[in-house]
Parts: sequence; structure tokens; C-alpha cells
Amino acid sequence: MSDSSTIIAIVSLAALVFSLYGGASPVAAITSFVRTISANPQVAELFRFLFLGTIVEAGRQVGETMLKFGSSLFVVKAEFGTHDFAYDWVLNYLEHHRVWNESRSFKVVARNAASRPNSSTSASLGSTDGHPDAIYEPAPLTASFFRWRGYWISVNKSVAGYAHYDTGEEIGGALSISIWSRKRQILDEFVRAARQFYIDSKVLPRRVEREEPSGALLTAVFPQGDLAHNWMLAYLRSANALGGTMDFTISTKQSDLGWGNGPKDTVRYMPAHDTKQRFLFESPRTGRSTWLQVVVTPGQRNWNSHTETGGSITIILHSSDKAVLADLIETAHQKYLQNGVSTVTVHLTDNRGEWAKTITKSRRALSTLILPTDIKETIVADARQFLESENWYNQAGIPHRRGYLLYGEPGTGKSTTIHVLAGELGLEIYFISLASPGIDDYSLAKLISDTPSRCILLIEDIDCAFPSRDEEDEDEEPVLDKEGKPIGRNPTPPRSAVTLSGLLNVLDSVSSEEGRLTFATTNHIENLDSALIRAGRMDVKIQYKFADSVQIEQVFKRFYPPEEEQAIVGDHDSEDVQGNARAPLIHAPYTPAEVDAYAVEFGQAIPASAYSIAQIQGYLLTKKRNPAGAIEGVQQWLKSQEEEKRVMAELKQKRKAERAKKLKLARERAEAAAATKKLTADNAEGETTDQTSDTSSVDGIGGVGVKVNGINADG
Ligand SMILES: Nc1ncnc2c1ncn2[C@@H]1O[C@H](COP(=O)(O)OP(=O)(O)OP(=O)(O)O)[C@@H](O)[C@H]1O
Repeated sequence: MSDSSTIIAIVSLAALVFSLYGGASPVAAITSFVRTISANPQVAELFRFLFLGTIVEAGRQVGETMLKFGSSLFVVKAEFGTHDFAYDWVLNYLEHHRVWNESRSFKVVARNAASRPNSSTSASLGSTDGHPDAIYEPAPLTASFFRWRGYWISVNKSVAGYAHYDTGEEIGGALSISIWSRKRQILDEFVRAARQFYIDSKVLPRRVEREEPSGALLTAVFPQGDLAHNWMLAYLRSANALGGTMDFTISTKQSDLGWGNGPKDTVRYMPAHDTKQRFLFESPRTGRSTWLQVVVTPGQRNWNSHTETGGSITIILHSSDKAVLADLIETAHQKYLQNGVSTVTVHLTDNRGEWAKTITKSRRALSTLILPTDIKETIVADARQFLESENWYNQAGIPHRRGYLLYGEPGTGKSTTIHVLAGELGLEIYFISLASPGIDDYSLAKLISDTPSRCILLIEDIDCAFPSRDEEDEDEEPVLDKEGKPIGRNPTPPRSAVTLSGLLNVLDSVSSEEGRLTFATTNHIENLDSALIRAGRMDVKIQYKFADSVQIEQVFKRFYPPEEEQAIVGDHDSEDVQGNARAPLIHAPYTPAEVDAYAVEFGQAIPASAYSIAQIQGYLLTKKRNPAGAIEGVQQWLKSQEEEKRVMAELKQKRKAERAKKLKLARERAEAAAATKKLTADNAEGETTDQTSDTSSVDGIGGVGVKVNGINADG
């Protein structure tokens, strides 16, 4: 009975007594009432029960109030909601202490068991047939007691939750604990111990949604196209952090190389769109472990440029410490650099003028680059010294940038030099071709500002930003003066939308002063503007020529290494960084002495400064593993090359003759046009004179006729 009902009962009783004995004093009325009812034994019995019941209920209520008061003095209580991480700490800790070991009432779950903390009480159900294990949880409202550091603690699943329709994780429930102690700090110690145990046992944390607001977590987004995205991807792949997903997109495309475990993987397993994976980051620096949740969003493929843009990697850190994020990024960066030891990364643009694609090439050894004398060593030393002398540049007030112009015949090793150098210096190449459709002054400036400091910026075929001055160019049209006389030729319009001033601005821009090595290559240095190649923009200029006899010998020896076993030269993947054969393929059927002798013979057979290394390499590739055959066939090959040259020269000659004919025709047409113009002017003058004299008008018209005939005869 509640307090109010007791009061109502007493008041009603008093009212009854008063109505019966209204005229008497209250004491007399109660006395006579008691006398009246005690005369009736049944009514007396009823009132005795009522009286005793009231006493017992009042006593119970007083006792309960005292117990509540007492327990608030001697028991510390806490509740943990299933939506919160603290619930996971405590649940995991209690499971570890086998708190419900003796219980006879469980809730058993199997869905999503793989992502739940490992339970010591979990039963392995059919673990061999791929079914998940079951997890035993306390059933709602069953209390369990256990001793912890000398205190009694009771645990009770006070509110039963329900499974989330998507994740299967319990939400809406609560776990209550009561610690039998007067000391409030025991609760702090308990929660701290549970949290530490959770961290130490590295159990898989619950999944959180990116949108879920949580001050306890840090979120970092790495957008595709930024270098940090590449670092993170390299790190996650190397740490096998993306293998845990259950949703894959399978690809066999070369362009999806980044998702393979190695460059030679034929099938690549890419995480499906927006899949979330949890992964324990163990910092090699601090030794600290932090759970990460990784969400990979692949980009949209642009079918014109065959590149992917707009993707991202989102990392949710189960930590609020920014130092962990910084540590993760640095670890990923270091991993990426380590990978770069055996590979060279080349960034390419799409046709909208954005860095969109990254390809990885095997690193090429310095020894595989064949240049006269010690040019390659000089270039490497020069670039290395430049990178190491940033302070010197700053102190001297000179922009910290260096430009190299590699010019000369095609196929002589200009691009190869840059590839080799990138491998030697551990730098990435940012490749821009000025002839690409999407590249103009604006996109060029943007592309360059989007490159990191310390990289190689490679501008290939820089001459296409300038009009060609090639005498042989067939597209040239004659330029005529006012009189219609040819005064020269129109230079071919540049093949690039980039202008000279745009290019110079970019080379001089502030963003180029960050330890960047700019390389430009061209086959036509004569077409370049002197402003572009002056020192300060192009500090080092190196000419590449056709191979001399020493180079020819070296190429030959490279094809027939004197080792017992050999790899196919020219296939870079079969060489390691030192240029040694990685995968021995076949027993060499010749001795080193034989190869040396053949090489000298080969060097003498091929005329010096007439062929590029690319051409010679092309021939030797037809004679793999057969140095004697290469010597035997060389004269035949030279003849075919001469024949090819002759045919090319003939074609050129023919084209020249056609152009001369075209030019002559154009000149004649122009002269005729000029003559017509003059005749019209004379005629107009004649008509003016005619208005004053009739005879002169006839002469004038006749004069016109003669002139017209004259033009026709000429024509
Ligand atoms: N000096 C060289 N040393 C080693 N290999 C070379 C050399 N020159 C050319 N090659 C080989 O020839 C091929 C083409 O070389 P590369 O692309 O470097 O020439 P390039 O001068 O840049 O030509 P282009 O001016 O046409 O771009 C490569 O496969 C490379 O292996």
C-alpha cells in the first residue's frame, strides 16, 4: 500500500467515526467506536488485520528507504549503454573474468560473431564448415556476482537491446554493475582496467558509421589524386589491411595494378565500393596499437582518358589522439618510399589536365644506361648535389630548382636517362606531354602546382609548344605580300595549346622552387626559343647522339651477358636494381671471351654515329641468345637499313617535288590575282577619265582587254 492510500484509509475511518458520533468529543467518539466494534468479534478481527497490515507495510517502506539510503552509502552503481564503446570494454573484461561462467541463462548470438570480441565462453560451432562461432552473452535481467580486487560486484543486463537490422550489432540495451564499496574511485579503477584490457587484448572494435558523430574518433580522408592517397594505399596493401573485406571487385586490367599484391598478379581483388574494414595499426615507431576503420571508395572511371578520379580512402581512427594519425601517415609514407626502392612511380595526366593515373615501373639500373664517357655519373651526381644543397640555395637567394634539357636524335636514351635517375634518387616522375589534348597554359600551371616538392617533372617533346621551322615540313603554305609575291612560308602552327609565355611562367613560378628537378626532352632544339633554354630555366643541356662504336659494343655485351645463365635483356622485370638477371632462363651457349670478341666485331661492323641504340637494340632482339647469328646477320641488317633510308629519302624527295609544284601553282595564282586587282583599279581610273573625254574611254577598255589576255596567256 502506498503512502497516499494509507492516508486516505485513515481519513475515511476518521470520517466514519465522526459521522457516527458527531456530537461527542473526538476521544469519546473513538473510545465508543472501539467499544462498539470490539463487541462484534468479526469486525474486531477485520480491524486487527487492517491495523497489522498497515504496520507491516509502513515497516517495509521504511526498510526499503533505509536500504536505498544505506546502499547509496555502501554501493557504487554504473550503467553502460550498448551503443557506447565503454559497454564493449566492460563486456569484454567481464567475459575475460568468466563472470557468467556459472550462469544458467544466456543469450546466444552467431550473426556478426566474426566481428565481436573473442569470447572465452564462445562455443565453436561448425568452425570447419565456414559457419561463424556462437557467442554467449548474459541473458537480460539475470544478475551475476563476482569478486574483483577484493570487492563484490554484481552485474545485471538491466535493459535488453535489439539487433540492428544492418550490422546485427545490439543497440538500445544496457548493462548495470554495482560495486559493494563505499569508495567511488573503485568504479574509476574498474572502468580504467576494463578499457586497458580492451586495448591490450586488441579485440576487434565495433563498426562505426562515418556520419556517426563521435568525439572519441578521428576521421581522415585521403582523396585520390593526392600523393598521400598513394602512400596510404601502398601501406594498407602491404599490411594486408584490405584483405578482410567480404565484398570484392575483381579486375584483370593492367590499370588496376595498384590493387594487386605484386606487379605480375593477373587477377586483382579490389574492395567493392564503400566497403568498410577494420584493421589494427601497430606503429613501428611507438609500438602503440590503434584500431582503424578503412573505407575505400574507388573513383569513377573516365573512359576517354582511361583514368580514375574522385575516389578516396577514409580512415576512422579509434583514438582521439592526433599524434596517432600523424604517426599513421608517416608510417605509410615510409612504406611507400621503401616500395619505391625497387620501382619507379610515374604520374600521368588525363585529358582534362589533372593528375589522374599512376603507373609503377620496375626500377632500371644505372648500368643499363649506355652513354658515352661518364655522362650518366655526372648527371646523377649533379642532381644529388642539387637535392642536398637546399640551404645553400636559400642562403644565396637563388630559387631551389634545376632544369635539364636533354636533346638530340630519337631513340638515343633521353627518356631512359630520366627513368634511371628517378630510380637512383628515389623520386617520382610527373610526366606531362605538351602535345596532350587537355594541356594549355592554365592546366599546365595547375598541374605543376599540384606536384609535391622533391620530384622529377618531365616535360616531353617541349618543342611542340613552338612553331616548327623545319624546311621539309609539308604543311607549310607560302605567305604572299600585298603584290601577291611569295615572301616566305607560314610556320606550322604549334601542336600544343601551351604558349611560350605560359611555359616560361610555369618554369619560373614559385611552386617550382621546392627542390624540383625539371627535365625537358626534345628532338628539335633548334625550334626552341632562346628564352626557354637560358641558364636559370635549363641549367644543364645534354646532347644525345647516335651510338659510337664503344656504345655499340656495350649494347652488344648487354645482350649476351657472360654469366652461366642469362635473362632476356630488354625485359626490365627480369633485372634487379643492380641490373643483374633476376630469373635465370637459359644456359648461355657461349663464353665471355667469345662475347668480347663478337662485341668488337659488331662495333666495327656498324658505322659509328649512324644508328640509335633503340635501332641496334631492335636488331639484337631478333638474335636473342645467338651472338654469332647477330654478327652473321649484321651486314644484311645494315643493307635493309640503308634500303629503308633510301626509300624514305625518295619519299621525302617526292614530297618535296610535289610541294615545289604546289608552290609554283600558288605563286602563279597569286600573280594572276594581283594582276586582276591592278586591272580593276586601272579600269576604274579609265571610267573616271571617260566622264571628261569619249575617245579615251574606248582606248581604256581596249587596254583592259589586252591586259586580260596577257594574264590568260601567262596563266
Ligand atoms: N643510351 C641508351 N642506353 C640504354 N638503352 C637505350 C639508350 N638509348 C636508347 N635505349 C633503348 O631504346 C629505347 C628507347 O629509348 P628512349 O625512349 O630513352 O629514347 P629517347 O631518346 O627518349 O627517344 P625519343 O626522343 O624518341 O623519345 C629504350 O627501350 C631503351 O632501352
